[in-house]
Amino acid sequence: MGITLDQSWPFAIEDLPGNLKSPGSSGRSGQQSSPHPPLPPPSATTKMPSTITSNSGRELDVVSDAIDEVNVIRGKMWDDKSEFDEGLDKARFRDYDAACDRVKTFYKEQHEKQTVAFNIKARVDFKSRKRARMGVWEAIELLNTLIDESDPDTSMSQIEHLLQTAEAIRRDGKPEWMQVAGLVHDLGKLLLLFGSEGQWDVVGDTFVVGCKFSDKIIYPETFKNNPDSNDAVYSTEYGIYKPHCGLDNVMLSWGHDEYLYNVFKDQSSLPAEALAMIRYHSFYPWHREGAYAHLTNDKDKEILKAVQAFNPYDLYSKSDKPCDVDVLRPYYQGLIAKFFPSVLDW
Ligand SMILES: O[C@H]1[C@H](O)[C@@H](O)[C@H](O)[C@@H](O)[C@H]1O
Ligand SMILES: [Fe+2]
Ligand SMILES: [Fe+2]
Repeated sequence: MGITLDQSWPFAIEDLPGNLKSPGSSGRSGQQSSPHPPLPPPSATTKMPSTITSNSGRELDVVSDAIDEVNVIRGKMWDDKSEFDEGLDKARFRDYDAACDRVKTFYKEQHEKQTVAFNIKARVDFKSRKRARMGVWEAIELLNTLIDESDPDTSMSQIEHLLQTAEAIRRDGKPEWMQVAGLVHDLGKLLLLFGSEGQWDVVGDTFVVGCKFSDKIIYPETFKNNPDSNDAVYSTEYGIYKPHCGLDNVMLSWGHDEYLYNVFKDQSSLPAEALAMIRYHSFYPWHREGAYAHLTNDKDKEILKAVQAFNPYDLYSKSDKPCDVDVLRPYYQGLIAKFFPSVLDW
């Protein structure tokens, strides 16, 4: 791909050739003073719904009123203790010691191949071509053909997992934008159909590249054959980053989270919290294990609450009863129409 990394470390990640700034945006998003930056404006080519209806039934102007509504809900919703995961045997989930060989083999490959160089290449590649044009429901149906080799907890189809996540959020009375986040959060796995190199650059937990691989990542010993583990800069505590530079300014291993966030940030009216749930839902070393405190900032502390609120629905709904797709389809197609244009570029 001809990308070489020059001597100018440390640098802002947004200055990388692979940075995914929205067209026309300027400045470093990590420097915004508000922990909840406003929604990105819809791009000129994207037809957005002009209003959405909030959970309280109020018609909202997509860009500004929705933010207010989210602010009101935000104040309360992260404090609302969910009863959803009570009484579950949580040790049954994410048991990587007991995981089958398929999962272990997957992570060994991923941990050896997710390098800084690969991650820059993946971002350049993302920006330099179009993959598909379709609606969100169409994408959900398409995703259903795939199997995730990294997941020790589910043998069910992807559409089941998306619906179960959304339904668990709905049952708990959470707002529509969070239900939608649940419904779409794994659509980035479509990368498997869009020329990914394998499963290793699509699924699985994510982690920071460009600094020492955290020992809070599952199977940490499998990083020893990753060339970055022996790099003079990338193997250090801060690597290419400045202390508390913020997650907006670090490169997370490329996969379905980062891809989907970049698809939706300019083509949806999802609030910042929903985008964070999508972008960081696989970032277990951070949202569950507390790693990377030396890189995160105050804004990240706020979004962490949203990501943690989302996690139980993603993880523990895997044990719920199967959903009836035909019964649920009309409700979710209605929600999709509120937050997305009818056709998106993927
Ligand atoms: O195996 C799973 C699966 O790939 C999920 O979609 C991802 O979000 C998780 O982090 C991962 O552990
Ligand atoms: Fe996921
Ligand atoms: Fe998921």
